[in-house]
Amino acid sequence: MEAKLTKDIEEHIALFQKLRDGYLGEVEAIGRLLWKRLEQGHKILVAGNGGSAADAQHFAAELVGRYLVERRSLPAIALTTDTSILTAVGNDYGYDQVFSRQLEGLGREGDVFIGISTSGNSENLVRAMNSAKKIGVTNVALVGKGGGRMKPLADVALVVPSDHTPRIQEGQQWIWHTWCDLIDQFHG
Ligand SMILES: O=C(CO)[C@@H](O)[C@H](O)[C@H](O)[C@H](O)COP(=O)(O)O
Ligand SMILES: [Zn+2]
Repeated sequence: MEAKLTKDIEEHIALFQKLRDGYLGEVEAIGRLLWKRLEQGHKILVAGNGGSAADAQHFAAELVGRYLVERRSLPAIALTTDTSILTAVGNDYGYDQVFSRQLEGLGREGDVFIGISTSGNSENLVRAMNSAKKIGVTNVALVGKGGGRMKPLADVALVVPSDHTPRIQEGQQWIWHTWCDLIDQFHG
């Protein structure tokens, strides 16, 4: 068992070394984009399935509440939280539309949609990105496993360099926490 746990930690460390050595510029550029849009009065919409739904909510909570410093509340909505919307849209239109329908109702030109997925292939996120495109919402894909179907739909894609779901999620958590940190700093 210890050998397995050691291997997991080594895999985690190797991934974070890759992020440190090759991804800081991309992470910062997206942090700047998010801040620019917030500063202009736009909002962030964020979604994912399973563990990524939890990430979407965690990220939105850091923005609406606070991260590490005192600043004004920033507008971010996780599309994973309203069980009445999720059950109504899921029941009436299908689970594939639970995010795209909300995007169509809540998204405005200039907003940013962040789709969080390890595979990059979740149909409800692919559909949300297609809806975002139609209304001028900028698509950020935070994905893994090469980026899947979401990567080519994104205005900006950040592909975590791993094929292992839990490691990808760990990398993604560091990335969106870093976006919170950058937003705190840019806010001044
Ligand atoms: O958290 C995990 C696995 O660590 C799971 O709940 C996982 O998020 C779910 O299987 C998701 O449905 C996977 O979707 P995706 O990352 O491929 O978009
Ligand atoms: Zn998980």
